[in-house]
Amino acid sequence: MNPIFLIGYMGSGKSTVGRLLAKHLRLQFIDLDAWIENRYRKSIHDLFAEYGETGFREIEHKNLIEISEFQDVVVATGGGAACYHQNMEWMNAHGFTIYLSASVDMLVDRLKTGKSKRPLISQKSTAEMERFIRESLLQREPYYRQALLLIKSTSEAPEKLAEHIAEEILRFESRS
Ligand SMILES: Nc1ncnc2c1ncn2[C@@H]1O[C@H](COP(=O)(O)OP(=O)(O)OP(=O)(O)O)[C@@H](O)[C@H]1O
Ligand SMILES: O=C(O)C1=C[C@@H](O)[C@@H](O)[C@H](O)C1
Ligand SMILES: [Mg+2]
Repeated sequence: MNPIFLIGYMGSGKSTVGRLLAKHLRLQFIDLDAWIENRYRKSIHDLFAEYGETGFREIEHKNLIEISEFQDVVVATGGGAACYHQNMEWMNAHGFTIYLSASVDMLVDRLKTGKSKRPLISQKSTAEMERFIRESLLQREPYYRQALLLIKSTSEAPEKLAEHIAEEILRFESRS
């Protein structure tokens, strides 16, 4: 089976829910950010500092393409991965894409505590972060919305959401 790619904004829950979805479907789990950190032996933060966002996007693209060769995996992509280097087209051609969407309020709430690991927001106050999320989500949504399946991240616990996604995948496949 080709990879299942989870895409969506930072904080939408791709890493958290992706791991549970893989377990539920008895597939391997790969987190693209963690994969890159292991490979380069540097944090995402340090990679941004060393190569800039442009350099990071090239690294991200190269590693996404490599991972796409794998079979029977759930891949949690980074929040921006879908939006650069025609990665969305690539993922749609090589696997099953799922957009995990979340409201701005939910994202702000979740990201308040996890800012330090995310260089695009690490230096921002909560108000600045909210404005940034609102604006960049608008720019990113046209990419995210090219996914085959849209799943809304509600206040459901991650385990329940993973089960719900697994059911939606089955439903989608029985239709096509
Ligand atoms: N369904 C959920 N219910 C409650 N909290 C959640 C849920 N999903 C994720 N979270 C919490 O939100 C935060 C961000 O989640 P996570 O790291 O999985 O997001 P992400 O989409 O992988 O972000 P990034 O694009 O930056 O990698 C974490 O603290 C996680 O525990
Ligand atoms: O939304 C983004 O652009 C990012 C999200 C994270 O997953 C990391 O890939 C990095 O912090 C950039
Ligand atoms: Mg993640």
